[in-house]
Amino acid sequence: MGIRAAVAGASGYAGGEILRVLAGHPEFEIGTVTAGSNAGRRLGELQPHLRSLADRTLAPTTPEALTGHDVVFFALPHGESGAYAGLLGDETLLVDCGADFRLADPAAWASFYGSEHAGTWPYGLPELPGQRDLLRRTDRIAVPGCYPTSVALAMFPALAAGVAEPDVVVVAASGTSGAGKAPKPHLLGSEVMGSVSAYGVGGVHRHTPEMEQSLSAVAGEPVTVSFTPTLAPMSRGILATCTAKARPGLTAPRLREAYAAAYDGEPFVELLPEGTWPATAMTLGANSALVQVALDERAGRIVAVAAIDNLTKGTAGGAVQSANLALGLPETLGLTTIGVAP
Ligand SMILES: NC(=O)C1=CN([C@@H]2O[C@H](COP(=O)(O)OP(=O)(O)OC[C@H]3O[C@@H](n4cnc5c(N)ncnc54)[C@H](OP(=O)(O)O)[C@@H]3O)[C@@H](O)[C@H]2O)C=CC1
Ligand SMILES: CC(=O)N[C@@H](CCC(=O)OP(=O)(O)O)C(=O)O
Repeated sequence: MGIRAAVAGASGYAGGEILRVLAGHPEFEIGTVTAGSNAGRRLGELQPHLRSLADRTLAPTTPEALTGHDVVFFALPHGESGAYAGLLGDETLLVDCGADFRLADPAAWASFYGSEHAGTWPYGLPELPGQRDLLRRTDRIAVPGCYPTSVALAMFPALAAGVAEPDVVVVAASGTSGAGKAPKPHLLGSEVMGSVSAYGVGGVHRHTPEMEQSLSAVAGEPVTVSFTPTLAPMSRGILATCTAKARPGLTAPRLREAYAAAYDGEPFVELLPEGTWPATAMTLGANSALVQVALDERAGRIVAVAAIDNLTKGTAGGAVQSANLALGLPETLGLTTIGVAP
């Protein structure tokens, strides 16, 4: 018998992607799948691509429905998973794809989310220094946000190596699936097609403190992030372009060496060959992050770019990668780096 996993929020985009990854994983057995307003419907109506699960019925999201599993993946809106976490025992591995347990600072939570802080769980980004060992010994995982995954992977090698000033500027483009499946007027096809638009500008996006938290931890000093998200006319993918002033004396070979050392042996992060720049299309459906870095000598700035699939490495693939570690399984089990193209 396999490792029994429940998925809460299985009718949504993140929940659907978790199910897609779990369906191809050799050790997991899919147990209860739950929804909110769509409870009672067949999964096949909401996730028509998940053929082998089409006849499952979506249960209402309750603690009773989620008990009796080895692992529960939460793919619920922010603020919802906290209520269930306390009701499920330590024998169950809880993996939260929402933001509820990502931040360590309750004041940062209150200021960006405006509700009570649920707590802090180990952060599910194994590539960050020291994080893999923490994840091997936990029964609670806070899966990083999709933008923060891309930004941490683009910038941490420079900050960890002490070659960048602790002041990072990020402009990132996301596909519309990052905004979830619930209908919103700005996500209508006619609004999104043929246009790229900025939103959440001026230091107000809720992923800002999460990016600062990861980057400050690796830098060993406070790092500020100025983050501008943009919405791109595609369904999946994030391309994060990050810059920071180079420390005096930095050379291009030294910068590349810092990135090559950080990602040597990493199964899911690839520093691309020099001259090749990441594109979201190279990552679709894969648990990959593709990274490239350059030194802009004229401006004295480091420019690092990362591409991910927001739903795979940015959510469900990252969640399963960390769950593999917590369950004592090979980290790469059930996960692919082979994308889908065109
Ligand atoms: N989309 C992405 O790229 C990423 C998403 N995440 C996070 O994953 C979580 C889910 O996001 P996403 O899948 O995009 O959102 P969706 O809107 O696509 O899905 C939300 C899911 O939660 C269910 N739900 C909504 N309200 C409730 C409720 N009150 N009680 C129980 N279930 C409820 C919905 O059910 P129903 O539709 O039946 O009402 C649906 O299954 C969020 O926390 C999000 O921030 C994290 C990283 C990236
Ligand atoms: C395009 C878009 O709207 N993206 C979402 C972020 C994606 C997401 O789901 O946020 P978490 O990773 O924190 O769960 C946003 O900007 O709020």
